[in-house]
Amino acid sequence: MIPSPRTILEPLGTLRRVLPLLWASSSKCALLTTFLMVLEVGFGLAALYLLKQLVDLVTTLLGDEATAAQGMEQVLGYVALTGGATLAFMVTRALSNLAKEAQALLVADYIDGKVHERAVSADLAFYESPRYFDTLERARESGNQRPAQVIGNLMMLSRNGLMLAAVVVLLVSIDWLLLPVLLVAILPGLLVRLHFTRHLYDWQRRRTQMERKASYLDWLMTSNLHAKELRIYQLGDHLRAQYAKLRGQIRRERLQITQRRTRLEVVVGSAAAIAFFTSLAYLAWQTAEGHSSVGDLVLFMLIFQRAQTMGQELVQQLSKLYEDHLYMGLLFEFLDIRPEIAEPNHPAAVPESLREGIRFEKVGFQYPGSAEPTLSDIDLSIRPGQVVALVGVNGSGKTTLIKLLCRLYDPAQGRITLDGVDIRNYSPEQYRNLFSVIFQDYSQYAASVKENIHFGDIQSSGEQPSIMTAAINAGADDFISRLPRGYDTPLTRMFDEGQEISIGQWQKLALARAFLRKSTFIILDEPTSSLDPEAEFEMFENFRERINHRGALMISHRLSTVRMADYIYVMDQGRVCESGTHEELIRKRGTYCKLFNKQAFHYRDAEV
Ligand SMILES: Nc1ncnc2c1ncn2[C@@H]1O[C@H](COP(=O)(O)OP(=O)(O)OP(=O)(O)O)[C@@H](O)[C@H]1O
Repeated sequence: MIPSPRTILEPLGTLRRVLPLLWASSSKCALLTTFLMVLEVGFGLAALYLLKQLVDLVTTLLGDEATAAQGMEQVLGYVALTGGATLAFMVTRALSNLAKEAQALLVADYIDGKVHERAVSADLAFYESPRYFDTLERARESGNQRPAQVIGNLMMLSRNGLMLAAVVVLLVSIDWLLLPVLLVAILPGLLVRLHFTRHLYDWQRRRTQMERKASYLDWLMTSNLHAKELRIYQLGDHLRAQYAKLRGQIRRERLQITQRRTRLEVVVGSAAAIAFFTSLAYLAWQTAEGHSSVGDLVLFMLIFQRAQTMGQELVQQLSKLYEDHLYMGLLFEFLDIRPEIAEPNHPAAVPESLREGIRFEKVGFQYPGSAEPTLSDIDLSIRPGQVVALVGVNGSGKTTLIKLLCRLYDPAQGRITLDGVDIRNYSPEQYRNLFSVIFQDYSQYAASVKENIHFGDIQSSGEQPSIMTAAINAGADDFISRLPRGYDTPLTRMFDEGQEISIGQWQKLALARAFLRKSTFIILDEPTSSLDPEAEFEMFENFRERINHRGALMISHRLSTVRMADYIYVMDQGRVCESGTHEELIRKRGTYCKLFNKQAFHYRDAEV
């Protein structure tokens, strides 16, 4: 239960990282806050010192009428000085609080910025592990205001420490025996606080996933995304019960810790009270015996309680500092995450125009935490300007292959090359600029139509003509022009004047987004799954013109659209089981041929 010296000294280590953070967020504000806090402490101590001088003076003047009259002027002088110092203390405290708040806001925004910077650059693999969510959530929990709090606390701690030291000197001047009594009144409280701060922190770490589950349930019940199914399947009561059960467990565990802490605090507080009253009895006895003055007794009663209050504040600040140190550790843990798919030391230049294009050479891959490989021995190539199609049953690894192609993951075996050079030698950002991608689970941004398309090439100017061309190529221009504010219509009802559009219309916008970027390759993962047959037909009728004769990799389950590809790969259980042109694959009479005939049969059936 007794914290080790390391526990007590560790928080100082946090300062090494906190100070640069504060400096980086706003050096001016950091200087001003420090200056004002030093002034505050200075004036506080000065007021205390002057008060002591005043008491000493009045004590010497007591009982001597001749000097009392002369000393009055001095007394008044001290009163004025003490008053002045107290006033200055109050003013600097107010200003210091203001500066601290300004700094806290600046630091909070700065930390948010840093967390976002890490989050958007983290490897996709991080999302596969609950550890990523744990770290992110804990970093969030640690709060973006803590760095500013640490410094504020430290200053308060120094101020209270100095003031307490001054009061201790006064107490010892009455009787040195009062010092151990004061320690008994303060120290056990500190140990109890430190112990429970650590205990609570450990408990919160263990409960991160449970808290996340509860937040997820809360989100399920309140977000509009799930409102339809929740009502149709009447899941509300079931989810509410699950949520209440989780929250109940979290509440009970937390209350148990608080109860234990309260019990110990009562014991410790009682010990302090006993110490105080024992000392009071001792001093009263000493006074009655004539060994101490009544003044000592009064001073003791005034000062001891003040010392005790200061001691308690000190304890609170120390445990707060310790808590800040623990939680800041979580923030730094997240900020220390470095992507593995990072810039090589000497990146090769991505060729302006490609000769050979992309090649997969015996590529194998396994998701983090998966028992089985998702891709094995993949050999595949996409030449510039070539339209390649990937087909295969659900779960055969098509989307995974795209993720590797875009370097969202690196292969575990084999390599992927661009014009013969391993893609790991290129800067990931420059390499990814080669691709426009429309994922199966493309994003629907709560932004205007124009922004939704412009996000496809955020480096471009976002001028209306280029946005419109992309929309026309994606077959989206028609419905956009019918929207109340055309390209400026905000999509989603989250904001004023927002508009909801259909899934197929969202997919057309996602296509327009992919078409906007002047990339070398375009990758389409079931790009027309929500389009009506006519829109789909139009899309593929003059597909090569629409994509400006770029290289393309397309995944589709509709083999009628796949047949227009220059080359087709058929995947099964993470391997390429067949490849060739449509005609070659039909002649082979393998998997592709069987699938194609099945689909064609249904269409023929309908024609009859
Ligand atoms: N993030 C992931 N972590 C672990 N396993 C995954 C992950 N994503 C996909 N898988 C697994 O990898 C396999 C291939 O998935 P993938 O999404 O590549 O298939 P697909 O061929 O695109 O399927 P579909 O036709 O349904 O889109 C599946 O068995 C799936 O369970």
